[in-house]
Amino acid sequence: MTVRAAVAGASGYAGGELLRTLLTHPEVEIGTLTANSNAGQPLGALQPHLTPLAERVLEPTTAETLAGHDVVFLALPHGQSAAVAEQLGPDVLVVDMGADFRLADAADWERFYGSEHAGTWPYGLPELPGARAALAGTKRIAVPGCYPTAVSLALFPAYAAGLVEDEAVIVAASGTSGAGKAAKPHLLGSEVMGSMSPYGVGGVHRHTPEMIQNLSAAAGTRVSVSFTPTLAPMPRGILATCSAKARPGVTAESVRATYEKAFADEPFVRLLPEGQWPATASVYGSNAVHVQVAHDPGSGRVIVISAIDNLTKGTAGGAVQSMNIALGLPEELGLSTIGVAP
Ligand SMILES: NC(=O)C1=CN([C@@H]2O[C@H](COP(=O)(O)OP(=O)(O)OC[C@H]3O[C@@H](n4cnc5c(N)ncnc54)[C@H](OP(=O)(O)O)[C@@H]3O)[C@@H](O)[C@H]2O)C=CC1
Ligand SMILES: CC(=O)N[C@@H](CCC(=O)OP(=O)(O)O)C(=O)O
Repeated sequence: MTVRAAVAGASGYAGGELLRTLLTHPEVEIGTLTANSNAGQPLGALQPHLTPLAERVLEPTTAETLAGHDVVFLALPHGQSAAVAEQLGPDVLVVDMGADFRLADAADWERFYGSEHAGTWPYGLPELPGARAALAGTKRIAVPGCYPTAVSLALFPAYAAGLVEDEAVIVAASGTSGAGKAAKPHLLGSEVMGSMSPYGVGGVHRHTPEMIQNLSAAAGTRVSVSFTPTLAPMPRGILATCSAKARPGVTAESVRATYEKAFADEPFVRLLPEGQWPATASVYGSNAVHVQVAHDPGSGRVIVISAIDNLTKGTAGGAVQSMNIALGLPEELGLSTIGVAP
């Protein structure tokens, strides 16, 4: 089975990482590549690392340029996907890497994104309970946000198994590519180099409702979330430090046993050996998720730390993993757990 895939937003970070992945996917033929202000440019002028595609010219993002494909990936800014998606036929697999279709609750969408809710599509985090069944055969996929990927994978087993209760407290560091390519004053090299800083503090980050949605589904009851993102002086990677109050009787052994069971058959999630801690460098450029757990009897909390590459498992790799499931292809096709070191 060869599928022809178009990429809208091919000049951006998420689109670039997607193309890097699709170039090694044995069942994908890369079709139209589109952009907005950069339409008309050769891809090589914007994504020089994608050498095999350097001569390809970016087209405008329209229903016409995206027609005639089996799969269309939308790597566009928030709020831009819905209008494009509704012009693509029901038989085309549309994979939205933006936020437009991630949330089930329209009020949450309106509060955090400030626009009308476009709808809800099957959620592209296959490791969550029930997700693979919802993705199989679907023609629409909402790829999660990068922080919700790292955090949901870290904490869903603890909530699903009833190891923890109440609020999750999360502090996560992200590399600067998470903010996209568009120039932003707080992301100038001189502001970011050699410094770490928080942002979106106090429950205002738009990924908070997405985390609540995922963890509440796992717990079977509403979970509240305190989420503090921080910006780290690195191009890629997320390190999420997550904790929640342990239920009585929970021990280090029961926490470890729960996570060993949860991830035993997961091709991309690795519970590290005891004593080894996740690091963003170990998952750089790979679709792997590294996780470690601890039980702190002093504070009565379960602590879970996860590391992902925000552009790979956090968006492009996750998108391809979900596409594979939707098309009935082997889930790991075209994806790697091999990082780059040093
Ligand atoms: N960066 C990350 O780590 C992650 C990103 N995502 C999501 O992926 C999507 C893209 O993000 P990212 O690649 O980082 O952003 P970038 O700013 O790097 O890229 C944005 C892309 O969208 C195009 N674009 C901008 N405005 C429009 C428009 N009005 N109509 C059509 N195309 C437009 C740009 O084209 P041009 O260059 O011509 O202006 C560019 O190709 C976002 O929704 C983001 O939330 C999800 C998870 C992680
Ligand atoms: C460092 C940084 O700025 N990160 C982005 C998250 C990027 C992402 O994955 O999220 P979306 O797909 O929802 O844009 C942020 O905090 O807004």
